[in-house]
Amino acid sequence: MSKEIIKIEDLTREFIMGAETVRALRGISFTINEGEFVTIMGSSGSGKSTLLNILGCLDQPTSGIYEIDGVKMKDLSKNQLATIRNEKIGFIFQSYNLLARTSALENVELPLFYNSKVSSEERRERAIKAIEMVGLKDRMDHTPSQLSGGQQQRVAIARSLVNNPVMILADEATGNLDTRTAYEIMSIFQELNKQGITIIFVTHEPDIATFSNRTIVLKDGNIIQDKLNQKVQSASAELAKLPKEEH
Ligand SMILES: Nc1ncnc2c1ncn2[C@@H]1O[C@H](COP(=O)(O)OP(=O)(O)OP(=O)(O)O)[C@@H](O)[C@H]1O
Repeated sequence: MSKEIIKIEDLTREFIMGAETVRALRGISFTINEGEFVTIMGSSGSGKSTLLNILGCLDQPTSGIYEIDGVKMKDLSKNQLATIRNEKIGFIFQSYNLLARTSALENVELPLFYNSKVSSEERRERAIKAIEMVGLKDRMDHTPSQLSGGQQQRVAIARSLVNNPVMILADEATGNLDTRTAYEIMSIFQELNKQGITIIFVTHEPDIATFSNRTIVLKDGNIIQDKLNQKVQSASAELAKLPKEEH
Protein backbone atom coordinates (compact mmCIF):
# COMPACT_ATOMS: atom_id res chain seq x y z
CA MET A 1 0.00 0.00 0.00
CA SER A 2 1.29 3.48 -0.76
CA LYS A 3 2.28 5.79 2.00
CA GLU A 4 0.02 8.65 3.04
CA ILE A 5 1.96 11.80 2.37
CA ILE A 6 -0.67 14.47 3.04
CA LYS A 7 -3.49 14.48 5.51
CA ILE A 8 -5.98 17.32 5.82
CA GLU A 9 -8.75 17.13 8.37
CA ASP A 10 -11.60 19.57 8.88
CA LEU A 11 -9.43 22.40 7.61
CA THR A 12 -10.78 25.94 7.66
CA ARG A 13 -9.32 29.28 6.62
CA GLU A 14 -11.10 32.48 7.40
CA PHE A 15 -10.07 35.99 6.48
CA ILE A 16 -11.34 38.85 8.61
CA MET A 17 -12.15 41.82 6.40
CA GLY A 18 -13.36 44.62 8.67
CA ALA A 19 -16.76 43.54 9.97
CA GLU A 20 -16.97 40.67 7.51
CA THR A 21 -15.45 37.18 7.72
CA VAL A 22 -14.61 35.49 4.43
CA ARG A 23 -14.77 31.73 4.85
CA ALA A 24 -12.36 30.66 2.11
CA LEU A 25 -12.19 27.01 3.29
CA ARG A 26 -15.11 25.65 5.33
CA GLY A 27 -13.83 22.43 6.88
CA ILE A 28 -12.38 20.20 4.18
CA SER A 29 -10.77 16.77 4.60
CA PHE A 30 -8.76 14.49 2.31
CA THR A 31 -5.60 12.42 2.19
CA ILE A 32 -3.10 12.10 -0.63
CA ASN A 33 -0.83 9.11 -1.06
CA GLU A 34 2.72 9.21 -2.27
CA GLY A 35 2.83 9.01 -6.07
CA GLU A 36 -0.62 10.46 -6.75
CA PHE A 37 -1.18 13.11 -9.42
CA VAL A 38 -4.09 15.22 -8.18
CA THR A 39 -5.73 18.19 -9.85
CA ILE A 40 -7.67 20.73 -7.84
CA MET A 41 -10.41 22.45 -9.78
CA GLY A 42 -13.15 24.95 -9.02
CA SER A 43 -14.40 28.32 -10.18
CA SER A 44 -12.79 31.62 -9.28
CA GLY A 45 -12.99 32.28 -5.55
CA SER A 46 -13.70 28.65 -4.63
CA GLY A 47 -10.60 28.42 -2.40
CA LYS A 48 -7.99 26.75 -4.63
CA SER A 49 -5.14 29.20 -4.01
CA THR A 50 -5.96 29.36 -0.31
CA LEU A 51 -5.67 25.57 -0.13
CA LEU A 52 -2.46 25.49 -2.16
CA ASN A 53 -0.88 28.14 0.07
CA ILE A 54 -1.65 26.03 3.13
CA LEU A 55 -0.37 22.85 1.46
CA GLY A 56 2.82 24.73 0.59
CA CYS A 57 3.24 25.96 4.19
CA LEU A 58 3.02 29.55 2.96
CA ASP A 59 -0.08 30.10 5.10
CA GLN A 60 -1.60 28.52 8.23
CA PRO A 61 -5.20 27.31 8.51
CA THR A 62 -7.61 28.94 10.97
CA SER A 63 -8.45 25.48 12.35
CA GLY A 64 -8.05 21.82 11.47
CA ILE A 65 -5.15 19.48 10.88
CA TYR A 66 -2.49 19.49 8.20
CA GLU A 67 0.15 16.75 8.26
CA ILE A 68 3.00 16.00 5.86
CA ASP A 69 4.52 12.55 6.30
CA GLY A 70 2.77 12.23 9.68
CA VAL A 71 4.14 15.53 11.02
CA LYS A 72 1.62 18.16 12.13
CA MET A 73 2.51 21.47 10.50
CA LYS A 74 1.04 23.54 13.31
CA ASP A 75 3.60 22.12 15.75
CA LEU A 76 6.52 23.46 13.72
CA SER A 77 8.42 26.72 14.11
CA LYS A 78 8.79 29.24 11.29
CA ASN A 79 12.30 27.93 10.61
CA GLN A 80 11.18 24.32 10.51
CA LEU A 81 8.38 25.25 8.10
CA ALA A 82 10.88 27.08 5.89
CA THR A 83 13.06 23.97 5.81
CA ILE A 84 10.09 21.81 4.78
CA ARG A 85 9.19 24.31 2.07
CA ASN A 86 12.72 24.29 0.74
CA GLU A 87 13.50 20.60 1.02
CA LYS A 88 10.22 18.76 0.55
CA ILE A 89 8.11 20.92 -1.72
CA GLY A 90 8.68 22.18 -5.27
CA PHE A 91 6.59 25.19 -6.32
CA ILE A 92 5.54 26.07 -9.85
CA PHE A 93 3.54 29.18 -10.68
CA GLN A 94 1.63 30.47 -13.69
CA SER A 95 4.07 33.35 -14.11
CA TYR A 96 7.26 31.19 -13.87
CA ASN A 97 8.85 33.55 -11.26
CA LEU A 98 12.37 33.34 -12.71
CA LEU A 99 15.11 35.88 -12.05
CA ALA A 100 15.35 38.04 -15.16
CA ARG A 101 19.02 38.69 -15.78
CA THR A 102 20.12 35.25 -14.63
CA SER A 103 20.79 32.21 -16.80
CA ALA A 104 18.46 29.22 -16.83
CA LEU A 105 21.13 27.15 -15.09
CA GLU A 106 21.64 29.70 -12.29
CA ASN A 107 17.88 29.99 -11.81
CA VAL A 108 17.74 26.24 -11.29
CA GLU A 109 20.70 26.33 -8.87
CA LEU A 110 19.00 28.96 -6.71
CA PRO A 111 17.12 26.76 -4.19
CA LEU A 112 20.39 24.96 -3.42
CA PHE A 113 22.09 28.15 -2.25
CA TYR A 114 20.00 27.89 0.92
CA ASN A 115 21.21 24.35 1.50
CA SER A 116 24.55 24.56 3.29
CA LYS A 117 25.15 20.81 2.89
CA VAL A 118 25.53 21.14 -0.89
CA SER A 119 28.91 22.17 -2.32
CA SER A 120 29.15 24.46 -5.34
CA GLU A 121 30.20 21.55 -7.59
CA GLU A 122 27.30 19.42 -6.48
CA ARG A 123 24.99 22.40 -6.90
CA ARG A 124 26.01 22.75 -10.52
CA GLU A 125 25.82 19.02 -11.19
CA ARG A 126 22.33 18.72 -9.74
CA ALA A 127 21.11 21.79 -11.63
CA ILE A 128 22.43 20.41 -14.94
CA LYS A 129 20.72 17.08 -14.25
CA ALA A 130 17.41 18.84 -13.53
CA ILE A 131 17.74 20.94 -16.71
CA GLU A 132 18.37 17.75 -18.67
CA MET A 133 15.25 16.17 -17.19
CA VAL A 134 13.10 18.91 -18.71
CA GLY A 135 14.92 18.75 -22.06
CA LEU A 136 16.60 22.16 -21.95
CA LYS A 137 20.30 21.36 -21.79
CA ASP A 138 21.02 23.28 -25.01
CA ARG A 139 19.39 26.42 -23.55
CA MET A 140 20.88 26.50 -20.07
CA ASP A 141 22.97 29.62 -20.68
CA HIS A 142 19.97 31.62 -21.90
CA THR A 143 18.26 34.20 -19.72
CA PRO A 144 14.44 34.06 -19.33
CA SER A 145 13.84 36.76 -21.96
CA GLN A 146 15.70 34.59 -24.48
CA LEU A 147 13.34 31.70 -23.83
CA SER A 148 9.72 30.99 -24.88
CA GLY A 149 6.97 30.76 -22.25
CA GLY A 150 7.03 26.97 -22.38
CA GLN A 151 10.82 26.92 -22.02
CA GLN A 152 10.62 29.31 -19.06
CA GLN A 153 8.11 27.00 -17.42
CA ARG A 154 10.50 24.08 -18.00
CA VAL A 155 13.21 26.05 -16.20
CA ALA A 156 10.76 26.60 -13.33
CA ILE A 157 10.03 22.86 -13.24
CA ALA A 158 13.77 22.08 -13.20
CA ARG A 159 14.18 24.59 -10.35
CA SER A 160 11.40 22.86 -8.41
CA LEU A 161 13.14 19.48 -8.87
CA VAL A 162 16.65 20.38 -7.84
CA ASN A 163 16.07 19.69 -4.14
CA ASN A 164 14.51 16.27 -4.88
CA PRO A 165 11.14 17.30 -3.41
CA VAL A 166 8.61 14.71 -2.27
CA MET A 167 5.83 16.75 -3.85
CA ILE A 168 5.30 19.44 -6.43
CA LEU A 169 2.60 22.09 -6.02
CA ALA A 170 1.63 23.81 -9.25
CA ASP A 171 -0.68 26.83 -9.46
CA GLU A 172 -2.19 27.20 -12.96
CA ALA A 173 1.18 26.13 -14.36
CA THR A 174 -0.18 25.93 -17.91
CA GLY A 175 -2.40 29.02 -17.62
CA ASN A 176 -0.25 31.23 -19.86
CA LEU A 177 0.58 28.60 -22.46
CA ASP A 178 -0.99 27.60 -25.79
CA THR A 179 -2.47 24.10 -26.08
CA ARG A 180 0.57 22.45 -27.62
CA THR A 181 2.98 23.91 -25.07
CA ALA A 182 0.58 23.11 -22.23
CA TYR A 183 0.47 19.46 -23.33
CA GLU A 184 4.28 19.40 -23.54
CA ILE A 185 4.46 20.65 -19.97
CA MET A 186 1.83 18.11 -18.87
CA SER A 187 3.83 15.30 -20.45
CA ILE A 188 6.83 16.39 -18.34
CA PHE A 189 4.63 16.32 -15.22
CA GLN A 190 3.36 12.85 -16.16
CA GLU A 191 6.94 11.66 -16.63
CA LEU A 192 7.96 13.06 -13.21
CA ASN A 193 4.91 11.44 -11.64
CA LYS A 194 5.92 8.09 -13.18
CA GLN A 195 9.23 8.51 -11.41
CA GLY A 196 7.32 8.69 -8.13
CA ILE A 197 6.91 12.42 -7.46
CA THR A 198 3.56 13.39 -5.97
CA ILE A 199 1.95 16.25 -7.89
CA ILE A 200 -0.84 18.59 -6.83
CA PHE A 201 -1.94 20.77 -9.68
CA VAL A 202 -4.45 23.62 -9.56
CA THR A 203 -6.16 24.32 -12.87
CA HIS A 204 -9.28 25.89 -14.38
CA GLU A 205 -9.08 23.71 -17.46
CA PRO A 206 -10.97 20.38 -17.53
CA ASP A 207 -8.80 18.97 -20.35
CA ILE A 208 -5.68 19.50 -18.22
CA ALA A 209 -7.33 17.55 -15.38
CA THR A 210 -7.71 14.49 -17.66
CA PHE A 211 -3.92 14.03 -17.45
CA SER A 212 -4.07 13.49 -13.68
CA ASN A 213 -5.21 10.45 -11.70
CA ARG A 214 -7.62 12.19 -9.37
CA THR A 215 -9.64 15.40 -9.37
CA ILE A 216 -10.81 17.33 -6.33
CA VAL A 217 -13.40 20.02 -7.05
CA LEU A 218 -13.94 22.93 -4.68
CA LYS A 219 -16.99 25.18 -4.50
CA ASP A 220 -17.38 28.03 -2.02
CA GLY A 221 -14.73 26.55 0.25
CA ASN A 222 -16.16 23.01 0.27
CA ILE A 223 -15.15 19.88 -1.61
CA ILE A 224 -18.04 18.98 -3.88
CA GLN A 225 -16.28 16.16 -5.72
CA ASP A 226 -13.23 13.99 -5.11
CA LYS A 227 -12.80 11.09 -7.50
CA LEU A 228 -10.29 9.00 -9.37
CA ASN A 229 -10.19 9.68 -13.10
CA GLN A 230 -11.47 6.64 -14.94
CA LYS A 231 -9.52 7.34 -18.10
CA VAL A 232 -6.19 9.09 -17.60
CA GLN A 233 -5.04 10.58 -20.91
CA SER A 234 -1.43 10.49 -21.99
CA ALA A 235 -0.24 14.05 -22.67
CA SER A 236 2.37 12.89 -25.16
CA ALA A 237 -0.27 10.86 -27.06
CA GLU A 238 -2.62 13.88 -27.13
CA LEU A 239 0.30 16.02 -28.29
CA ALA A 240 0.90 13.70 -31.24
CA LYS A 241 -2.76 14.12 -32.29
CA LEU A 242 -2.56 17.93 -32.51
CA PRO A 243 -2.14 19.41 -35.99
CA LYS A 244 1.50 20.00 -36.89
CA GLU A 245 2.82 23.50 -36.24
CA GLU A 246 3.37 25.66 -39.31
CA HIS A 247 6.56 27.66 -39.57
N1 LIG B 1 -5.69 37.37 1.84
C1 LIG B 1 -7.03 37.37 1.73
N2 LIG B 1 -7.78 38.24 2.40
C2 LIG B 1 -9.12 38.23 2.32
N3 LIG B 1 -9.83 37.38 1.56
C3 LIG B 1 -9.13 36.48 0.85
C4 LIG B 1 -7.70 36.42 0.89
N4 LIG B 1 -7.29 35.42 0.07
C5 LIG B 1 -8.40 34.88 -0.45
N5 LIG B 1 -9.51 35.50 0.00
C6 LIG B 1 -10.91 35.18 -0.32
O1 LIG B 1 -11.09 33.78 -0.15
C7 LIG B 1 -11.88 33.23 -1.18
C8 LIG B 1 -11.10 32.14 -1.90
O2 LIG B 1 -10.02 32.74 -2.65
P1 LIG B 1 -8.95 31.91 -3.46
O3 LIG B 1 -7.93 32.88 -3.97
O4 LIG B 1 -8.49 30.77 -2.67
O5 LIG B 1 -9.82 31.36 -4.70
P2 LIG B 1 -9.35 30.63 -6.03
O6 LIG B 1 -10.24 29.45 -6.17
O7 LIG B 1 -7.90 30.40 -6.01
O8 LIG B 1 -9.70 31.70 -7.14
P3 LIG B 1 -8.99 32.04 -8.54
O9 LIG B 1 -9.28 30.86 -9.43
O10 LIG B 1 -9.67 33.27 -8.99
O11 LIG B 1 -7.53 32.21 -8.26
C9 LIG B 1 -12.28 34.39 -2.06
O12 LIG B 1 -13.56 34.82 -1.68
C10 LIG B 1 -11.25 35.44 -1.77
O13 LIG B 1 -11.75 36.73 -1.97
